[in-house]
Amino acid sequence: MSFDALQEKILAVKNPTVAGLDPKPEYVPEHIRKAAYAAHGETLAGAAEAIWQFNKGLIDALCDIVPSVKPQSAYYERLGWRGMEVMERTIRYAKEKGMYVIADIKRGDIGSTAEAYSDGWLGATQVGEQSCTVFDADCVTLNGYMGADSVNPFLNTCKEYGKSCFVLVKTSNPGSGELQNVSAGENDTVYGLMADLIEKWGAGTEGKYGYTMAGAVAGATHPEELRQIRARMPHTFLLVPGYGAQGGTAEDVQYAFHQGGKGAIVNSSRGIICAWKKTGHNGEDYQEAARNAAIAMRDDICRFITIE
Ligand SMILES: O=C(O)c1cc(=O)[nH]c(=O)n1[C@@H]1O[C@H](COP(=O)(O)O)[C@@H](O)[C@H]1O
Repeated sequence: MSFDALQEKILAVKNPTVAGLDPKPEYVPEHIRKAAYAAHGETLAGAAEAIWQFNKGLIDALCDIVPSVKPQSAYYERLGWRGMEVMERTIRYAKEKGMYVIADIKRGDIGSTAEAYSDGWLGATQVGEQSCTVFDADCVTLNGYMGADSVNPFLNTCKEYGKSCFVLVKTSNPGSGELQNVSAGENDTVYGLMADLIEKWGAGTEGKYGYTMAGAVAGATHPEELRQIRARMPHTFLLVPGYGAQGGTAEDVQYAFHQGGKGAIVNSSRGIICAWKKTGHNGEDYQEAARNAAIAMRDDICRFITIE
């Protein structure tokens, strides 16, 4: 079960964090961009090459201390097929380096379409007699607000291929409360009902550490809700974005964890991949800067929890 593998990677490096690979061109140091543009021109192919080199360098710098990466699909989609090819290559490379890969795709659609998404991102696409794996991520992010039939095709693929997913419950953005915090049921909220649904959808798929294949997303920027979600979802692994660049702190994210620092992983994207912007070396040191930022984040969070 894939969350077992994630939990084990976290325990092995004693680091419950995931580095988000969200590479805007301006996040890529100049020397990498220059080399890519010299080879491919200032074209989408040049931008894709720059991002690939950047990602590869980041993965090399982080793979022995950070258990997971989370490439966000939007940053690759904006470069068309060349970007998607880099996303595919990035996933493969990170897995080869022993990292757990969460493809941040936030998909949600009717069942037949969800099935197609899950084939491409987690399972395999049937081509004639051949079953072809495509992106082959370990895990995806989903928007489950369309209901069970939009998530079940992914869970079926997760069961078949030993994968997992994270479904949005309470997102980190400032506008998340407009809908998610609306009162619903008896003294409840929309996000509370979603939390219960995810526990129900995943029931029966618990792995070695007690977590189902259906994880949940709960933002670091809403610590009170995060605390409630942790209590309400005892069998659910949590992805906690919003640390760092969005203002979430180590004190806030501590509520996401069970005893022994289990059951949650905290994401930082810009805080790690843009760390070089603060060192004054024009990005020549981006690998070292990313590694130092990842270590600082780990140590910061581990002031509040013990991983064992
Ligand atoms: O699913 C996510 O990863 C996600 C959910 C959410 O509620 N908030 C959120 O910020 N994210 C993602 O987490 C990352 C946060 O990036 P930074 O703010 O740069 O650390 C981005 O890739 C977002 O798309």
